[in-house]
Amino acid sequence: NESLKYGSQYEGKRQDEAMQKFRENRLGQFIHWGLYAIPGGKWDGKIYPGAAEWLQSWADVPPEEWSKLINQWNPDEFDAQEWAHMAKEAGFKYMTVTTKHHEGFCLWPSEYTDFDVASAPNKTDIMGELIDAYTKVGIDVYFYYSILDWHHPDWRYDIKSEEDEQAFERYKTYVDNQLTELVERYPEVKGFWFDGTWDKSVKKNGKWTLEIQQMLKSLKPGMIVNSRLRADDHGSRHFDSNDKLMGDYESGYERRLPSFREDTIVTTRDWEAVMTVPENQWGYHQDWSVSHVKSTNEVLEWITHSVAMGGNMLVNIGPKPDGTIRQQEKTLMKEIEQWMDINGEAIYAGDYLGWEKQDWGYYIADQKTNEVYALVFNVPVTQKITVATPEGISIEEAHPLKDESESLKISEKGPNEVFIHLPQPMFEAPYVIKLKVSGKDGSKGTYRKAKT
Ligand SMILES: C[C@@H]1N[C@@H](c2nc3ccccc3[nH]2)[C@H](O)[C@@H]1O
Repeated sequence: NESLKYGSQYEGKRQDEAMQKFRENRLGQFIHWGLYAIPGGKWDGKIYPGAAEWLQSWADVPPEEWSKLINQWNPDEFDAQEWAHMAKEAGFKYMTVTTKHHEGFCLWPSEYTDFDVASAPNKTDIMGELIDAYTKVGIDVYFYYSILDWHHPDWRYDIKSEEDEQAFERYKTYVDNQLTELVERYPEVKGFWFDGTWDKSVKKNGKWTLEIQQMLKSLKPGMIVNSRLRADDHGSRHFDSNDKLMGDYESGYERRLPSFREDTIVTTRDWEAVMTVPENQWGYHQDWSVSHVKSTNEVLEWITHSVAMGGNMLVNIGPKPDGTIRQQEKTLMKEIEQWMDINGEAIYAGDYLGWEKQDWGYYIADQKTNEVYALVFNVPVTQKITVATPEGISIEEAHPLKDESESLKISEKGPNEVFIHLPQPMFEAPYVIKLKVSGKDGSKGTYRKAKT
């Protein structure tokens, strides 16, 4: 281990109350809103299938043209209480919202820029309305902030000249001022989700990323900061050059999950995955037919998988330019609510159990009550799930959360192994599907001899 000045500041999981609350929340709502919602993935009559909040990049729109969208910012249907109520009903315990995405538009009246809501036709302080409404219903609020800024003249992708150096120094001051302003204006904020930190300019400023972390924690003790902010002395990100996690939790799982086979290391730290409902749309896209859209059961499995590996999950919505929520997202939140009303106790304060992973699904252990839950996603054709317990541990009873007065039959399978019998048959026999496969080597899908 080499001594680093701007690497990890401490090891292990933070045990203070604020972090414990983050860990118990488990299920959060991600909100991506900004000028990009106005074109909604379409520019000059052309639909771009890429992420809608990146449209400026896909359609190669010059910043001064993109900035004109500010004149159309008019979310006259925006109702923070309605959003907060929907989120509360759905069972989200925390919420993370974009204060400023890569486009640079600020959803609060900032004294450091005119590219903000205060300079738009509709001057509503979106951050103020949201943090008040969500805090009032008991949902913790976190701020997403993009360091990458396509609008600000002093942003640099890399520092290659004295001019770059001076510009980026001005940019760093702009960011420091905005972050201070956000905490001072909205003191209930619980933490920051930094993004847009992959460029060389940030990697060359590891010291600054630590200073941001320290500044936020001095402004508000207990503040929570994600690993994506951080670069160390040598530009190593998330994990420093000694492979130690920086920030308060790992935030590298974007639209992907750690594997139970290879990544159980994540269970030794706090981490959070973030996911989109379409394959890759964070901001509002008017045409969701451009990709697969996850069903509610797929979203529930993402949530379960994260909690079963000791992590949190942020499920994203991309509100419409008028301030309303699209029907697919309202339906999704309603269906999450219906499932969480019955099964939320397995998710909240849930954690990694460590028993042998089974194909039928996931185990979750409650951090506080030590209750154990089996969450079945892949119903076995045998109608029985196998539960293999560690030496000295046995399963006494099995009650479905749907109706805890019901008892499921348990039968011996072998040493430290039982069957739990599932209530209703799904298949009468193994269900075989014939696949027609074509390969790039022109094979007609016939099974090629294994190479030994
Ligand atoms: C949480 C997500 N992070 C942003 C993002 N920008 C990327 C650039 C390259 C590869 C992945 C990216 N994700 C997305 O726009 C969204 O805000």
